Amino acid sequence: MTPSGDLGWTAPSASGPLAATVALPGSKSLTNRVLVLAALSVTPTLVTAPLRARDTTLMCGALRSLGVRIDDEGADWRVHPGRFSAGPVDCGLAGTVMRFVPPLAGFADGDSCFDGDPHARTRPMRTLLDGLRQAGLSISDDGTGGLPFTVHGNGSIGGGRVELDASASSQFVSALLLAGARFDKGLEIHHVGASLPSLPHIEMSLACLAEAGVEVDASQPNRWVVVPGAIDLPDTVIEPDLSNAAPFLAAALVCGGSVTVPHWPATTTQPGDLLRELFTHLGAEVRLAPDGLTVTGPGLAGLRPLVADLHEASELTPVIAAICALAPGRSRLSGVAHIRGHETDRLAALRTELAAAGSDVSETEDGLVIGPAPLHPAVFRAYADHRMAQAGAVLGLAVPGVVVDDIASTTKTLADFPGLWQSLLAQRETPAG
Ligand SMILES: O=C(O)C1=C[C@@H](OP(=O)(O)O)[C@@H](O)[C@H](O)C1
Ligand SMILES: C=C(OP(=O)(O)O)C(=O)O
Repeated sequence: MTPSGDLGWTAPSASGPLAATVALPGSKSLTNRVLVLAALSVTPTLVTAPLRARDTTLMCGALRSLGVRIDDEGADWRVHPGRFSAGPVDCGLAGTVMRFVPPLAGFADGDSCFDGDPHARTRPMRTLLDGLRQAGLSISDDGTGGLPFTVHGNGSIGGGRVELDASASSQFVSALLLAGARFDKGLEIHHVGASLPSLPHIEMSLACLAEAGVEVDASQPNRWVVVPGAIDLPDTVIEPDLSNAAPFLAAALVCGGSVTVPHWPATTTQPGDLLRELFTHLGAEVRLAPDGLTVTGPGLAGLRPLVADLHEASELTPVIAAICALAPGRSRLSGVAHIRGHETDRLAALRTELAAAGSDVSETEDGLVIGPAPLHPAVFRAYADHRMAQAGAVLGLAVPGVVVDDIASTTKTLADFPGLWQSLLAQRETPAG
């Protein structure tokens, strides 16, 4: 275990090329969609290899509070749907809980209060609450349009046409899609904003709905029509979390050598699959084979700068930015204005923390420009954001003495990031001769 001092967790630095394999737990986005659809289903569902971390524990807690029975079956969960009842919901800092669960509270009779971590109260919610009100759900808030709020359920939701601007988060659309078939008239969702981030996550919702037998017409851009009817999700196996693969595969780029993530799906809706393309541009060799995805990295000297629009995979930005800070040329990351509304304002946080380590970094309206500069040890603040903490760990591989102030923030989506990181770095190439 790497020492944790008063200031935080000292990130281990690279000590040679890697020859590592890291098995990653289930996808947060898939686990929480599957739990929601299982709770809405007409028959029980076995969820195999779910992610067990804070966001999915919060989702189970939220569903149990609304009367859903979820049994532990070894490492799996069996979800027994039934009548929803009203109850308090702790969203923590989980976007998927604060966005996907409110419609379910509308199917209960009674008031369900939603709240979360201090920063969760500043995350965008108003548009979704307004959309749910258009669908006939009664919700009161304290005037901020976000957490805390109370859903006044009366057992059913009318549905019909809903217009909303989802440019702040694709999760607004996913939330409506996931529950829409249980609305009396179904739903006709229109996104009326300028841009829509994280389209793969909307595709993921549509793919899960198709598995559950829900009919959705997505033939026109920015419009989804959900046909009312039964939701029946079969037993489901969760894919590994490809976005959480980012820091581990990044270690191959920075340290040299190779890192393999087994069970990488041949086809997937997870935006983490875009790492294959992004890491190739950053200078790695990437091979997808039956044994998994292997990234073979060039080491620091062979890194290349990156120019990329990350709007489809914005949750990858912190780790990608950390790699860019180590690259020898100027990188330009764009298309991610909305990540100011993620766990923290990620553009401001990355600018501040990379600059504190000496990086030549500036914030643009929708991204970051990162130039080469000599880096030095610094405390890298995570702002309670798991992906900021992961970015600090990647930076620390090349900058001995980087200390991440809140490595525990990684428990949002990984139960033991420091342990996995340590075991990754212990798997080194055997020196020749
Ligand atoms: O639906 C989901 O599971 C997610 C959608 C995306 O949200 P935004 O559209 O708010 O970026 C992504 O960043 C988040 O990590 C998970
Ligand atoms: C944006 C993220 O999470 P959330 O699901 O809380 O929005 C993330 O995991 O990067």
